[in-house]
Amino acid sequence: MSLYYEAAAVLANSDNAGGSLKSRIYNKEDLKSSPAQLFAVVIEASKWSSVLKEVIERSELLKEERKLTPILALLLTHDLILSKSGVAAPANHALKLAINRHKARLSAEFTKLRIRDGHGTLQAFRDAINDGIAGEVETASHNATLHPRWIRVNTIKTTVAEQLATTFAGYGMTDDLRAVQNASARSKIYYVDTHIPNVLALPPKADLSKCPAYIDGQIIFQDKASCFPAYLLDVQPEDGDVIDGCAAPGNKTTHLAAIILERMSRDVQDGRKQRIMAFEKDKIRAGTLRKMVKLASADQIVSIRGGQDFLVANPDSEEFKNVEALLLDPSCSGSGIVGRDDVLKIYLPDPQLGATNNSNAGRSKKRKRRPQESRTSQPISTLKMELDDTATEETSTDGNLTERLAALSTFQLRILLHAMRFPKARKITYSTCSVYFEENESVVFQALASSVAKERGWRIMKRKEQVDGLRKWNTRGAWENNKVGGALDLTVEEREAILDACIRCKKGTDDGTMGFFVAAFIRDDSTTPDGLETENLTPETEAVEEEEGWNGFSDDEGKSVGRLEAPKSSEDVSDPSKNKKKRKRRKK
Ligand SMILES: C[S@@+](CC[C@H](N)C(=O)[O-])C[C@H]1O[C@@H](n2cnc3c(N)ncnc32)[C@H](O)[C@@H]1O
Repeated sequence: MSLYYEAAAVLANSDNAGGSLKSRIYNKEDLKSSPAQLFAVVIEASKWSSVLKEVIERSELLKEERKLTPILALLLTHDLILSKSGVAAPANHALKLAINRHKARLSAEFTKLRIRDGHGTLQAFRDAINDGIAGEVETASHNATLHPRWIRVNTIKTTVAEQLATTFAGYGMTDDLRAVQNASARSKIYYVDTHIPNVLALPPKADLSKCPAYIDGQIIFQDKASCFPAYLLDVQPEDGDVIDGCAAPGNKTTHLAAIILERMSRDVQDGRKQRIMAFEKDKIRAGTLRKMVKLASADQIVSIRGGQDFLVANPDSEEFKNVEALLLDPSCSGSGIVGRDDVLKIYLPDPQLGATNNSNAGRSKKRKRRPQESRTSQPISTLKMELDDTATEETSTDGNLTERLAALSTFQLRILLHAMRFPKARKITYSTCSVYFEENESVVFQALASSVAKERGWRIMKRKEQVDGLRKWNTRGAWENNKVGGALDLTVEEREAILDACIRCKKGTDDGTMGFFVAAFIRDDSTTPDGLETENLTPETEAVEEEEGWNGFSDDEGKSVGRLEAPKSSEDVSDPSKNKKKRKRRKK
């Protein structure tokens, strides 16, 4: 099979392989082409795809060559016009013959488009594409261009000073984040974050994926907002063991490890007293977690509980007796995630469109297109996939939003209440990359109203008790009426203080972060009373707490996140209220 057929098969995912583009290519066993060559062909064609889509449509290639698929047409046109060595196939290969028949027309359309878009030479066009200022079709994630490439310097392996002197030698510092947000990929500027230690911002399209410091795990691509939880947890040497309840791919786990190791004295480090136990229920994601933890050299203090459900971990077990801090970053709607550069996006030509009905036909030739201006008003057919496996989890967007949010927040609350049961626990952070109140403030209020929180003395970590950088962060929680069920029994002042303790990040603002939420819970006294009262509970909390006390349920994301897995018994669980009654009976 030729390079192009193999690349097209990977993109079309004809064998239904899961995972990122990289893992699909590198895990494929019967490839004839080299994986590196295949990867390069796809990446290069994707960069140019919105341009080539239009070239192909205007030349009517797909109307005439009916055996070519849109993906094949894209790959072949790319190499025909833009690859120095041309189409990588023998002269008499059917694909080469097919694409060569249209060389003159394709080249002419490409040149017209280059000139129309105001690029005097092919090199100028290439530079604009590589800088990400051309070839981008306007999408909902327009603000992605304002989203800097955030980097966390992994202090387990290196220091900021060392990175500035090596990886970023020749770069200039700016104290204006907006200068970085608006810089082109090739601008050598960086910004040192003022809220989170060891975090730098680089231009949005800066490509550091091939730089040795990234490959060696000295720098980690991690959004500033995603660094809030480990920093807010502020683990001290006397804080005992730490649990990361929902760990893969491991950005927060390795951040936690870096903070702990920085504070641990050398002699204690050798004795490895303080440990992080990282739970990851999904076995495949646990593999990624393992890789990330090792690459960051965090494996010296992190033990991975791969394939283990945090909800099933028994808080009273001997192995958790020293756990004093927990970081919880459970599955969420992912609604705060900004369209990332590490998601490959390929625009495919529409076989039905041609020179006469292409939406751009008739545009003034002289008009220079603004970089973010929409290339087409037609619905665009796109392929989207993760470039590698390190991106944070995004969950299914299928189904009714209200129902999804209800299921997610039930699961998130269960995770949080479970953490509150660890006998020596004194600090917990709860975070999501969601923008929804239901997954954020609502979970916090319900957790605080729960019997486990009341019995064990859990309260919110007030703003004035937070680490310096986050105390200074001004975007805080917000209230939404009629969204937390039951009486909360709080004065307006108490409610406002809790909201002020909640930390939010908004996406697409000058802050340059993704949408994010984090809050911390603390308790001063770690004594654990026996038994839990169930009075004064909101209906939601009561339902969740009942499930908590019964081991037959486990959160199962599968494809639709937040669904409750069937209990191991044969009881019908399609109606949760039925099960609630059954559980009540069992309790008696
Ligand atoms: C939002 S992601 C975590 C991202 C991670 N904290 C980071 O910063 O890289 C949530 C993860 O929790 C895992 N998960 C969900 N429910 C879990 C459970 N009950 N026990 C352990 N892991 C769980 C999911 O498989 C997913 O990998």
